[in-house]
Amino acid sequence: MRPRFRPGPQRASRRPAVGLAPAGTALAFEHVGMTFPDGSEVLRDLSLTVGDHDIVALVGASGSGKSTLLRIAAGLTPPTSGTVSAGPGSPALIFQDPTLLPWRTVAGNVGLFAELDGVPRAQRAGLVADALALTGLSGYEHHRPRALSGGMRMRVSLARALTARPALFLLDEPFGALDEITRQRLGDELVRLHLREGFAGLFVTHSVVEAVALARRVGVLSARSGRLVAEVEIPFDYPRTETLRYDAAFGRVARTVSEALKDSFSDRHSKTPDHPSAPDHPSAPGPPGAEHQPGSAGPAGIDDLAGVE
Ligand SMILES: Nc1ncnc2c1ncn2[C@@H]1O[C@H](COP(=O)(O)OP(=O)(O)OP(=O)(O)O)[C@@H](O)[C@H]1O
Repeated sequence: MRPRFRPGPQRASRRPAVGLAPAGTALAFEHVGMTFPDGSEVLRDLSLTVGDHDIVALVGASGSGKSTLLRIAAGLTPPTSGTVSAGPGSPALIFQDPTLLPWRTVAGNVGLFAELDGVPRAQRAGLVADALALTGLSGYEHHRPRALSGGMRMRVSLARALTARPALFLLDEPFGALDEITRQRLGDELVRLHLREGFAGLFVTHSVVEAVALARRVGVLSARSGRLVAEVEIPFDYPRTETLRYDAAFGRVARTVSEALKDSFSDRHSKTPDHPSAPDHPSAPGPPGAEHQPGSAGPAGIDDLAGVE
């Protein structure tokens, strides 16, 4: 017999460490620091704002604290200094692993959060149908996750999040496990959804190209000192075309981000000796180009949903 669902920490508690952001701001970190009990300082004096209807990408070396920052934004981990505030409502959390329930159909998975929130069946059906249509999944309602490709599973994860109409998406390398073409396609679809639904997003990625293609602004985290060492404005209007990635102007901006990332490995504010891990980011072609300056219920995680039918 499967264990019954009991709300776990990811859904049970509201975000006591997250204050209410002023109008026009979806998410704001002010002087945030994070030092774990073992003494490791992962983030230091980090300030970053994501406006309503803004998509900000975060790049940084492995271990630079990107996921920790998302966890702080979600209220899952309180910062040890500074403050974090967000707009009203719960953010949607999207991970590389779509965390679907294998015994449920696509429609059953997409409707899960609405079901747990007690939304009546008829209303839920409408929400599910809308979310399936938005993510190109109409016609797949009765499929099980095992019958879907990785890209389609990720669409299911996005569709499930959309049923809650979140004002803020927190995305942790959501497309990192997908092939390049699927990854590009889903990234472009995410932007289309963002433009249509109006949500804001904080998007963690290891790909400079993906960050520049999707975001309005890219933040670069220091490899060693946990600081935000650069914010690069991305000067391309939405909607962006698929071929933008091949433009010389795109290459110039991507190169600016890549160089900031490279510099982040030698951040002179570092308190520790050389970071042991090597950069695992693609660099981009072209000369420097863009501006470059430092600068309800819990969130929708379902790690604890085994047993939901
Ligand atoms: N609970 C914890 N206690 C101590 N250290 C932790 C804890 N959680 C994370 N860390 C450390 O914090 C650092 C940052 O981790 P985090 O996962 O935020 O990095 P990241 O930038 O997302 O890395 P990656 O790109 O590899 O996913 C790592 O060195 C990690 O070992």
